[in-house]
Amino acid sequence: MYCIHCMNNISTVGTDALEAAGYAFVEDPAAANAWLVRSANLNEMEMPHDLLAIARAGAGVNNIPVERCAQQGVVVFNTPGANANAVKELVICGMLLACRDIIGGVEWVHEASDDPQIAKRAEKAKKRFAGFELAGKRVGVIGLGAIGAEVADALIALGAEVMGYDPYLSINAAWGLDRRIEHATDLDQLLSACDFVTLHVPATDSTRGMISAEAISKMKHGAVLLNFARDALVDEQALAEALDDGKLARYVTDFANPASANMKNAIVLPHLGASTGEAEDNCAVMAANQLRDYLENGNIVNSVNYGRVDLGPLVSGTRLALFHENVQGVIGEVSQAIARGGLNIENMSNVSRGANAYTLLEVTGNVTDALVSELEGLTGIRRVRHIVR
Ligand SMILES: NC(=O)c1ccc[n+]([C@@H]2O[C@H](COP(=O)([O-])OP(=O)(O)OC[C@H]3O[C@@H](n4cnc5c(N)ncnc54)[C@H](O)[C@@H]3O)[C@@H](O)[C@H]2O)c1
Ligand SMILES: O=C(O)CC[C@@H](O)C(=O)O
Repeated sequence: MYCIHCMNNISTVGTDALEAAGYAFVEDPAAANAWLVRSANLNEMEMPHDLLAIARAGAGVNNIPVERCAQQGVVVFNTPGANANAVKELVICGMLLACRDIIGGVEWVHEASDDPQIAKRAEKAKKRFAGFELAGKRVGVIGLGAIGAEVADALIALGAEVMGYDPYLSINAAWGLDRRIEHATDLDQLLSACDFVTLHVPATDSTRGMISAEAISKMKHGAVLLNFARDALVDEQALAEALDDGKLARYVTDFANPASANMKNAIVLPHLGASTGEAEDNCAVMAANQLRDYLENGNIVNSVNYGRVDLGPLVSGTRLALFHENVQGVIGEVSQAIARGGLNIENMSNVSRGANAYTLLEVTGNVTDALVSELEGLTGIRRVRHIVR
């Protein structure tokens, strides 16, 4: 029986499914074989010895020490696309909130709510809250993954002109994009051409601070910046100055922090992008299914630190799952040790991702503790799992 610890509230459709499959939920993270997490920050946490996997019910994994986990043979999963529609809808809402002073108008009504003359006064007051339309504006979408692509499509349907920038887009993903999306070949081209710029990239070492003072200086005067990706992408000091002096008209962000919460002309939300019942259910179900497939079958689908391996369900027999360095000779040593142990390899898959490699073997014969120890002792091996049905 596998034990799971939830680091955050995870939708019960995911946790119930795990319970129905015989999984136990434990309070103590150190007693768990897998963690389910949303936004809890695990970066400073020790990974307990028995921890095999972490499933992020969501997209961003900057709250998880992904590479350290890889070194310890802990697979980190996320749930790509499972909350993309929810985020897309909030991004469009954020753009519309920036087009007119809808929030100011709502506040005005609230303040005047006791006035019997409110209807008459509203007709006079409303010019203060007027704005402009999204249709016909040019919107730059940085990052055309699950969310960026959906945002771009929705904007086209609303009559905006869309320019996209994503130098890492796969050919398949590019084929799926609307042909009306203009392709920016560099970031500066997009920044200087767009009335709105919306960020949909992960927070990584290479994207942190990508909206720097210099990037802001290249944006159109009076442009609107939207950030539903991560606050670390933006130099908030430079942004506050740009909002103060009118270089940027508005900043709409999903990341409330002491800097953003006090910015002039900022609309700041408390990380609501994925907070819909539908998205929470989708993420929880995907995370639970991926965990089960890994724990019970050794298959890895949608991991951010190990490559995809899928031998299908383990119907009978035994699998050996090996996490190792992606270096020459490891597979040879492993197969020799298995042959010496009198076992036969029936099926096998080996995939590497950067320096991290994973080999899943279906074997016949008796897997002894001595064999597992021998495999664990081979150079380059990080973890060995013996999976039985
Ligand atoms: N506000 C929320 O609640 C919420 C919800 C989901 C995701 N997010 C954030 O949004 C991010 C994107 O989510 P997603 O589901 O679209 O992820 P995704 O992996 O599907 O897409 C990310 C895209 O960014 C591109 N990219 C990476 N580096 C880039 C760069 N330097 N310049 C341009 N493009 C670059 C990638 O090629 C990829 O296509 C997540 O990493 C997360 O931080 C926030
Ligand atoms: O779990 C959440 O509410 C936020 C998730 C979001 O930031 C993500 O990266 O998927």
